[in-house]
Amino acid sequence: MEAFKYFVRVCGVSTMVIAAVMGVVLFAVPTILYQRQVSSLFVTSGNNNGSHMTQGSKSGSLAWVFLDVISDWIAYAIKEFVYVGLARSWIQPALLTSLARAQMSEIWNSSDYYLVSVVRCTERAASLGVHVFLADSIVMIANLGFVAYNTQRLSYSALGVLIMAGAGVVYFRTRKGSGALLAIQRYRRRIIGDMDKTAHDLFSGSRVVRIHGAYSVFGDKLRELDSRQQAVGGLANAVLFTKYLWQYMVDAALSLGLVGVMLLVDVNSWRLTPASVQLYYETASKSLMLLSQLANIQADATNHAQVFQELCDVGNMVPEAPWLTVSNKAGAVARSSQQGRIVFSSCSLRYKQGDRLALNGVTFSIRAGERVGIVGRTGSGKSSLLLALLRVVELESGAISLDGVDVGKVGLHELRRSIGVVTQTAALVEGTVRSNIDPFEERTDAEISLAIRSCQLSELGADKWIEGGGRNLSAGQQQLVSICRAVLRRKKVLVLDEATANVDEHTEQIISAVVNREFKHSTVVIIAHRLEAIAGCSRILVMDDGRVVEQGAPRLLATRNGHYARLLRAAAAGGGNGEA
Ligand SMILES: Nc1ncnc2c1ncn2[C@@H]1O[C@H](COP(=O)(O)OP(=O)(O)OP(=O)(O)O)[C@@H](O)[C@H]1O
Repeated sequence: MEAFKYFVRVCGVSTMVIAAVMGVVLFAVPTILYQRQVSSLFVTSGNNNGSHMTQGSKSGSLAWVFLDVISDWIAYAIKEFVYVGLARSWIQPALLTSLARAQMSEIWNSSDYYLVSVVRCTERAASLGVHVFLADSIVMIANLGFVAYNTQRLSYSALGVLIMAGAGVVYFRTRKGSGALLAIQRYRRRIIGDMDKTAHDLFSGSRVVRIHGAYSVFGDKLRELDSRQQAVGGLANAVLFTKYLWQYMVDAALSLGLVGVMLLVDVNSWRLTPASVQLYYETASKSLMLLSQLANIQADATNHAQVFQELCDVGNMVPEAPWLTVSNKAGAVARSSQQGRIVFSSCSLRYKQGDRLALNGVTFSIRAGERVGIVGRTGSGKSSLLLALLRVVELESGAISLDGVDVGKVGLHELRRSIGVVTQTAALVEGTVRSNIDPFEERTDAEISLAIRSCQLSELGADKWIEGGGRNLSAGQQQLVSICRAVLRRKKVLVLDEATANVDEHTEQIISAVVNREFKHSTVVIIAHRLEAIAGCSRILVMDDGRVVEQGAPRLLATRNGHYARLLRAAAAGGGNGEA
């Protein structure tokens, strides 16, 4: 039911009504033709026993059969087109939008492979969902009409037999152990999920796995899961096969038995003619089909309940704030050229309800054009400052302003586009250097060449092909591409979050020189572990346990016996690598 509500919400009531009307046309037409075919058998030759078909009615009947087959075929072809099209046009884009707009906490709570698998199964599941909820229900209703119409022609005794047989079918279908099958399928799906996850861990961390020779650990786990999956899969197939075999046998026996019994009980009230036999047979088989369909819709809905649940979970993810500014003033300020003044006022943030505060009443301000270093132990809340500024995670309390405008009132898209960010991982996608540094194709060739030269990437050039994740580039080259992206956007605020943590000294110097040259007039915030990375900053903020515990000019802080001095001493004792 939740899935049905979701389809209605995503596709809109009007689309669902159109789909239903199309379904009626697609499925009712073949049924009506079928009905005409049966009726044509009753065309009499004019004598009063009403039992003989004329030559004309025979050929008419054949024509109806032919039309029936053709229309069935067309209906099924269009069904695929209409419902798969519906899934492609509405459900899939809605799911992707939901994923793209979901709050980051929603994404963090789901694993990558799970989200990929949901997106992959979207079309199949969505079209299947619409089939189950619309198409099959419509076929059932059409059949119901057919049966209801034909039962008017049956005698009471034949009708009684039909009802008893129907009750038998319902009993058999609902009594048989589809619950066991469902449990087996659920278990199998869980194993397959574990296999996906293990394979994902194996390949995403393949460098580390190789270095430690840990393939056997993953290999053993995958083999064990695979053999379990095969055993359970075999069991599921056996149960399924038995179920279908049983169903077909019961259906065939019931149809034939039913016709026989109806003829027997009716032998006195009906003359046995080809037409009456045909009527009995059609009514019996259609009635049974109707009940089967009812059972199948229920079984399908149960079988696919988990997939629908996943679709609904992803489709109903809580969205982030609006992308565009609601208030005119905030919009105007966001669009105007900024100065780069940042103020955090009593900001508190937590990632999840019940978690401890990652930022706890943080207050500080950064002047326009200032260069500030943020240091602190691991987990002290440095990166959380950046996530709060970009509203990747919303504040629990407090406010952040950019050039006097509360960022909480600025559209996310406008806010994020107004700040340059370089993080520890470059997030490179498959494509050229050019498409990675200017994904929206906003810059001229000259601007791109200039930025590439400035970041000492001429060796690669704009047309160098980058593989997914930047696999074919060194860590240093990846970061240079990332800084080049920031240079092209050239914003009034630049935040470097551990941007040089993975690069050698030489690349660090290049990045530092690029920042000094290209962001001379911007506000630069450098979040770093290594104290070398913040050399040249005019002010240092020291974070500890989600609070700013110290701030001031580096020389001044070094002379105090405070947090920063302790970090300096620890760095010196640690071999001089400057780890904060
Ligand atoms: N996605 C997340 N979900 C839940 N908790 C998180 C998440 N990211 C960070 N935290 C928690 O928030 C706190 C602050 O983390 P943050 O990443 O801001 O620290 P940091 O100082 O940048 O650390 P590091 O220097 O190691 O990057 C930590 O206790 C961390 O466990």
